Amino acid sequence: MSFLFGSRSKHLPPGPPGVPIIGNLKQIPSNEQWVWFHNISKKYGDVNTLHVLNTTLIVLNSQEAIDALFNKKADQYSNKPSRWMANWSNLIWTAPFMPQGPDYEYVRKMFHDEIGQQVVGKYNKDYETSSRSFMQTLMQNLHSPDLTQVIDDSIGHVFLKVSTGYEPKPTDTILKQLNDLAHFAADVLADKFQVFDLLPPLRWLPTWTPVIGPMLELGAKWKKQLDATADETVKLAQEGKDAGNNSVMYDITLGKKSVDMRTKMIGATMNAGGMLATESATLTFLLAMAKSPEIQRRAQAEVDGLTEGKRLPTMADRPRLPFVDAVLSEVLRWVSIAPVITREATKDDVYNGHLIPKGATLMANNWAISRDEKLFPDPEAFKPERWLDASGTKLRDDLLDPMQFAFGFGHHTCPGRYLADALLFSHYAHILTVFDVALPPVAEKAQLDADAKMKVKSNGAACRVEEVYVQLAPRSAAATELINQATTSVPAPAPTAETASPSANGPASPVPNGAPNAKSNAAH
Ligand code: HEM
Repeated sequence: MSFLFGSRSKHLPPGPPGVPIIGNLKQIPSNEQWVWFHNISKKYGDVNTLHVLNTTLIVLNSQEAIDALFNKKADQYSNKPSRWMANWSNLIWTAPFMPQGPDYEYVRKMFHDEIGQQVVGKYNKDYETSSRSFMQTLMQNLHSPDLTQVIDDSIGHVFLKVSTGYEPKPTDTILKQLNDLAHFAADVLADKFQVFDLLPPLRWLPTWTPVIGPMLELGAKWKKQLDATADETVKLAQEGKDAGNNSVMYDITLGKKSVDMRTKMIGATMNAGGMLATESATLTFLLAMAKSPEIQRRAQAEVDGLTEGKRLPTMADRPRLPFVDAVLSEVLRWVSIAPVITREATKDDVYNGHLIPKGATLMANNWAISRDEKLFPDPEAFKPERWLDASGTKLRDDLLDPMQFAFGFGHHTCPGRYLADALLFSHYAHILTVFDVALPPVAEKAQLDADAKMKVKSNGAACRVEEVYVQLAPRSAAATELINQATTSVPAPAPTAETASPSANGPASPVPNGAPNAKSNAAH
């Protein structure tokens, strides 16, 4: 009877009809689902129901709907759909997978205390050092076929430094371990192992079973390795402390004399949570600068106005670089790094007269917010000026800030958002000071023109532009000198014979990312 009364007497939100048993399974594209979701909302309204086998999916395609449920009813919409692989591999001990409860609240508090808005400025020097190291690496790798790897290394450095106080050496394996972990966690979050949730008996198959066996082995490998990696970060925190550096990990573990599963995972979680996203935002920036030379010139002019090309930018310059800040906001809007964010309905609810049934998977279509013409007219265009007020010198405060959508919602909102914001700002300001970013020469540009539409590819749960063919050239001999002489406590890896530029000031060549031989792309 309860089905007939109360919330259950309401209808599910409208959506395209499916077929028996599999529902809408075949209609949902495997690539860029968020575009398809957005398109169906034009016909059925901003909240839609889809069925896939025995799962009910409710897709939220507007900021209003996402805000009403994920933010305003955060207590009710903070559970993630359960994923067996997260339990099996121990990822359940990291924030993106932890169930709500005291352990999760404790971990969030640690993040807030250590990298929250009020305190994240204490790492300003680390962002600057990391940017300088990144510039040196780019300078030495102008011909690198693998820009993502170069970016990963640089970002890995800063995370490890902030999380453990330890300065990684080029021979350390910890950065690779953390990078691999970031990719594995992103795959679990993107439901690449969902088959074990849909068909539980598969969990007991022997490991020699084709396709399924390697997945089981991968989970088992991480069960051991995650623990070992977390222990390693605690050890590094002690080394960092011995070298005179405080760190997040030291403060929350050894400093408090309490190393437990919740806290020792934080260093690993910082990388897993932040690495792919920050890499994505760096690649998008490079592509946007290459495609929009006038915007790049304006941003460079703003930085030059402060530094006169005689010094590198610092975090203290930020208040006087509003256009660079506008570029950062536009990067975060233009390519949604996490286009779809999922939750599970923990009880029946009603939204705008429609039933949201307990157990349904809710999908917040973040990309739909970024393409909402009411909020962002001409949404496909990269227009940093949309973030500035009429004077062009101040960020608008009447526009939905990327902090309110690009970094997620409710209790799970990205705890690394202030760190990401600071690090990306520092990277962008440095790139603008030192390099000209351009599209490659004519022959390769023809290929780009043939495929003018920007494509986004999924790197597990984090997305990024599929191909970033750009060329970097030092802006001047003085810019090269600034970078060569910059002090970075992190040694830049030595260039190899293949990657070394013939001359730091010589002609730059394209730095293709996403090329078939690119290491970090091959696996995904
Ligand atoms: C441009 C950079 C970044 C973007 C766009 C981004 C975006 C996101 C998004 C969308 C989520 C999911 C939120 C939700 O479920 O509602 C998330 C979660 C998370 N992010 Fe970030 N992130 C970035 C950088 C970072 C950095 C630098 C760190 C670490 C220092 C970090 C750590 C985390 C963690 C630990 C979570 C899981 C939080 C939880 O579920 O409670 N992220 N991020």
